[in-house]
Amino acid sequence: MAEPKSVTVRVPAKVNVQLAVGGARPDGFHDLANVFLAVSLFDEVTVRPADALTVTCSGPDAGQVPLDRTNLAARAAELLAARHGIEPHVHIHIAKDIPVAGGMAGGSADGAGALLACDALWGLDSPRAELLEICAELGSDVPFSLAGGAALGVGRGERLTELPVGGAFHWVFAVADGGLSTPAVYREFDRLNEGVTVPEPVAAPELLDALRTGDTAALAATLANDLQPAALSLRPSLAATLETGMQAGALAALVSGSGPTTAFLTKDEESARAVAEALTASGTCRTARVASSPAPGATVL
Ligand SMILES: C[C@@](CO)(OP(=O)(O)O)[C@H](O)COP(=O)(O)OP(=O)(O)OC[C@H]1O[C@@H](n2ccc(N)nc2=O)[C@H](O)[C@@H]1O
Ligand SMILES: Nc1ncnc2c1ncn2[C@@H]1O[C@H](COP(=O)(O)OP(=O)(O)O)[C@@H](O)[C@H]1O
Repeated sequence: MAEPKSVTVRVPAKVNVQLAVGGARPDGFHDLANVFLAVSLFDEVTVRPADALTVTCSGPDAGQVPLDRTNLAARAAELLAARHGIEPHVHIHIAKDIPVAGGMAGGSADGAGALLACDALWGLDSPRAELLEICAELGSDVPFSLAGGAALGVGRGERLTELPVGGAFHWVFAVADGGLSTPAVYREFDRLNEGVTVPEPVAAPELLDALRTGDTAALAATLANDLQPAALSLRPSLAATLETGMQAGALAALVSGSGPTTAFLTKDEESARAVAEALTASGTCRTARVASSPAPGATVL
């Protein structure tokens, strides 16, 4: 069969409905109980044969995305090519809709997307387990970007167990001006917990039940992010954004992962639109996006 001229993969953003963080490990990482939920904000990664490895990016936040070999999509192409003894000669285009450095795993999404796209372009047909292994090498969140749906991530968040989800959940994401560095937020977590014995991170059974039964009110009551105090400490203005969304009728509000995007769980789609409008009008965020979950993982279009 002739090789395809280009392959496009669509990849979702994530929100952490529970992010339980343990103490710092000797390797600098933190053990997690990370309950990921994929949401319907997507990047699209297109790869086509080229003379060298190049990256371009389009979308409102494109200026903040590195176009050199540090881009996770470029690193994914290099890792896959090296395993198969081939040259990573592809042009990668990222159509970016996921907020950059926003705690929604946009870079991880592009890494997983480029990996799946190159695998198809080069006709490798790699086993899923091998793709997941390369994802874990790229970053702790990358395996989940490939998997999508909902999953519990343990270890640094890369060891996944798929979770059943019994219904749709409706969200608003308030995108802040500027990003927050994930390592800086973990460092702030360590600083805030100095001298404290941090308990072993475990997923809350009530939260897993709420996901399984699709019960929005129960999920709202159990959302939890151990990185939230650290994100708020580095970006105190997020408190006003959280408050604004709650006043507008959200059932619960939390910082998405390491932030500074804030996430609002709403009763239904109509309520999500009202909360988004109020957040935009308030001036406490740059923009507000409506989305639903669960969303599928990386998918070849
Ligand atoms: C916080 C989370 C929640 O899902 O994501 P974001 O909200 O930033 O998207 C993740 O833990 C981020 O995962 P990811 O962005 O893939 O992190 P990596 O590239 O593996 O690591 C970046 C840095 O974050 C810190 N890190 C990451 C994961 C982890 N379990 N413990 C850590 O301490 C380390 O300082 C590490 O050097
Ligand atoms: N494809 C990519 N898209 C966005 N950022 C990327 C990408 N590859 C590498 N990065 C780097 O990763 C950092 C974190 O970005 P991102 O993954 O969007 O946020 P977060 O880790 O908060 O979810 C960015 O500041 C950028 O320097």
